[in-house]
Amino acid sequence: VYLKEQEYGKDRVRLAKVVKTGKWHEIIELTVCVLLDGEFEDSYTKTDNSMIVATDSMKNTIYILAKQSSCVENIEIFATEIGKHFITTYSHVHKATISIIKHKWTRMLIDGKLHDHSFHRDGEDVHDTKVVVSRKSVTIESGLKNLLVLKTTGSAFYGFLRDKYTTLPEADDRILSTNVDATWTFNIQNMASVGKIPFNDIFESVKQITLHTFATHNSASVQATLYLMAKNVLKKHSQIDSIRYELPNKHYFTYDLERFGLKNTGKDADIFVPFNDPAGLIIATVARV
Ligand SMILES: O=c1[nH]c(=O)c2nn[nH]c2[nH]1
Repeated sequence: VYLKEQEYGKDRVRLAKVVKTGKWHEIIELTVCVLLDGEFEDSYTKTDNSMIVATDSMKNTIYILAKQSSCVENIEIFATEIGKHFITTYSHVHKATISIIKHKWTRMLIDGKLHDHSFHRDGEDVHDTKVVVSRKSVTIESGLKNLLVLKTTGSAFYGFLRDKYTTLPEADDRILSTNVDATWTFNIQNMASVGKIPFNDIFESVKQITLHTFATHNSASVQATLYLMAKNVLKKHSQIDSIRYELPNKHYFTYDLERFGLKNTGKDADIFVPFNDPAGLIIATVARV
């Protein structure tokens, strides 16, 4: 046998940074994962630990770099800084993969004004990133994860294949709900260009395009809506090479009330049963030609 591939590091490193500009405070809360690849074979095959950067040291490094960085709120930049640190500090590290989740803190609106130091969690959707830094290149992908959406109409599903396995009735009007996981890949020309990409603005724009398309597009299927979301993102953002959506179809089926003498089908349907499982799952990546 041989060691085909390996990477190791510290996962789920939790970090919060408070940035104070006078009385106006910002809170940035992250979860960071560092994975290193390099000349570590002997630690696996020869119990030689001399080249191992302890994962505990990686954890310390993340806090030190967060203290020194002015870009912690820009997770793609901060991840690149962390990756570059490990590549340049240890000559035997050849690749660093840094993943960061930025947790959501929304500033409170108190008495019609944004509060200077209070925040609340209004949703579990997050902005995340995965940056891979090697000696000759950097790749950056960003994501919007866990954005739960629902529309009560403006969605249909009919004209699908029918055979002896099919019982699903056609629907010209249905509830559509999904939990958006989106991941997009940037075309990075070189390390210097990383600093010029407005990652946070692009994240907010991808989220808004996703919501806008979901709400306004008369959906013929999750597949069709996915494709339109992706097309709209790529049309708007030339810095993005491709975008992948994972869309579970969180079904809301009408409950059968006919047996109780109550109409609850078609135009009269207003009582539904939300299903978490099983759920449809529609996954696609749309890229530039
Ligand atoms: O939008 C949908 N796509 C599908 O592939 C599917 N299958 N069942 N319901 C569905 N809805």
